[in-house]
Amino acid sequence: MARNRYDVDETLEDHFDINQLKRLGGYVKPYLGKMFFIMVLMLSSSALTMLIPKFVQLEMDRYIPQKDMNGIIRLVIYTFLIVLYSVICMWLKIDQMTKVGQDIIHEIREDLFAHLQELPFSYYDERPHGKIQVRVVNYVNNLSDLLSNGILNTITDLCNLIFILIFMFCTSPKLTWICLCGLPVLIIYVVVLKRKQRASWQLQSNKQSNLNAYIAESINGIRVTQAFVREKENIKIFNSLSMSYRKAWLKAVYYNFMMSPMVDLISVITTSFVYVVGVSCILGGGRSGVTVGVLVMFTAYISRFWQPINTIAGFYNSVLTAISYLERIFETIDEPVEVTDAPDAVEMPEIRGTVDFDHVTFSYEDGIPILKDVSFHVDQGQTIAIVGPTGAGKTTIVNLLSRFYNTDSGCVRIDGQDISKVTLHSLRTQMGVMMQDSFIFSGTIMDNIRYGNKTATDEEVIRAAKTVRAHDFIMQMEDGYQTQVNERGSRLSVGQRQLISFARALLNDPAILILDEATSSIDTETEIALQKGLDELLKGRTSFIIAHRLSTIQGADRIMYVDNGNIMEAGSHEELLARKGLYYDLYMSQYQG
Ligand SMILES: Nc1ncnc2c1ncn2[C@@H]1O[C@H](COP(=O)(O)OP(=O)(O)OP(=O)(O)O)[C@@H](O)[C@H]1O
Repeated sequence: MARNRYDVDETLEDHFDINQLKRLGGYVKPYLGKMFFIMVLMLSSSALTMLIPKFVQLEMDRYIPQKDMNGIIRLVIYTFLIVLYSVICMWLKIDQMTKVGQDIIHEIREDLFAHLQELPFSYYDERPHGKIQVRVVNYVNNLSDLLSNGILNTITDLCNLIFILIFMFCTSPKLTWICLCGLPVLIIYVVVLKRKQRASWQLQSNKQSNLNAYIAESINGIRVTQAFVREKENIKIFNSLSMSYRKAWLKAVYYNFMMSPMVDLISVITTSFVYVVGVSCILGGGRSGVTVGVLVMFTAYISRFWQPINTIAGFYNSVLTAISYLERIFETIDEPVEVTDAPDAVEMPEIRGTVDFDHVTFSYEDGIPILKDVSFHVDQGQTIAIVGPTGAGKTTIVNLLSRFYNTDSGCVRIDGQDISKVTLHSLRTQMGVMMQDSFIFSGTIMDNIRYGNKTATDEEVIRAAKTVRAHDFIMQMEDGYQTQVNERGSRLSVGQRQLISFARALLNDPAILILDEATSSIDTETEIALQKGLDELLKGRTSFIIAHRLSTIQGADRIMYVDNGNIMEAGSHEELLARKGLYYDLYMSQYQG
């Protein structure tokens, strides 16, 4: 898939089809029993309320002319009881169906989030994170109305419609046929409107996604924005995205609202016809059996006839709206997990630490290879430094070692075992990775270090922090290891965040340690102290250290100089200096410049 930006609408890879609706049915299925119970309540309530117009007819045609007060009071009491029963049923329905709707939403969201946890780095590389967020939060929320009320109301109203039709036919077949004349007009209208509605809701969901992506990006980049005084431009971009969203929303809502007035219009026209025909029947002497009471009862039924049609039309709207969200939700859930365990994957045995890159070629984007036929061997326990210019492919090499991406060709082996043939869990739990982005989660410092090994004791966490020389600054904070830090560690300095991430990578007691620019923001004094502790720790452990500051890697067993997608030079610090090649130039530029 092509990369997406906040101002570009996402294209759907798989359009909605009926199977996806069936899939939604799969989420609804466990609640069918409860929904059936509520439906029975609603149907019984509407069947009973159907009697109320009959009571009115009886009062007008029988009890009032006969001045039968007892009969009238009896019917009023029945009416009251029926209304009370309906209110109770309605209350139960709202209470239960709101819970059902939210339960289903929770399950869809859970599946979505669980799948996101498995998706590879490449998925996140390809789109703004705000567009992922909007699917998990807003799109799923937007299904709420459909799931809580839409499905049940529609089934109930369909049954109501059948009841009403039976009552209407029993009352006056002639007037019923007049009323039904309006239906074909409505059906044609709905079919014509459908396409426009669907397109407008898809557009609206895209614009919402774009807006969300920009908000997320702006919040993440707020410091740079303020530093470069770009607030006005940002507001301009935001306004333009927000206006596009507003326009798309208004259009979608406009099409939605075109449904209900049409239903009302047809209802008014047919009701007028019914009145005209009904009154002419009464004036004609009532031979057709239409009395004043019958006409009043029938017009009460007509209003009830159009009411469920309105609900069904509303449901149809909600389905169209929901479809535009569902296709995005299922698209995410169906996104293939490209980096996953092979069907015959085995557990990675305890890693000793030899590493081989065997003719590895890799590209992030098709046709643009970043690593080209890279091969090297690392012995158990060696410390390998990877150096080279910015963008040369150093991080890419170590990313492949943890199998964050799959190679295009060639293979990576650890202890002779092709890592694409072992389970990701057994591989990654034996590696300690400190990435360039020292991400800090919201929580305590203790939690953040323990992220590397959730079973580690407090003492082990503290030991790791001491090894990387983080202990002192942590103890100076108001609550020591229990100090709360914000997401991204905004109250910590960059160097402090690096040290915490460093401790996190060590905590797992990894067989292979990967440090990507681990100490780039740490002062020289701390770095020297840290180096001593680390030398001890690295003994017997294979480690890969990426560094721009060459002072940190001079003691490495081997230094690999990476450029142009390959390893241009490799050897010890002394060997490479003696060779007077690329590494020598780099070294000289740092120490003589
Ligand atoms: N997720 C990605 N998608 C597409 N291209 C990428 C991605 N990550 C890195 N690249 C490209 O791959 C190349 C190698 O990147 P890499 O991060 O491995 O470089 P590096 O040597 O570690 O650089 P630095 O010293 O700046 O950290 C760069 O040209 C970069 O533009």
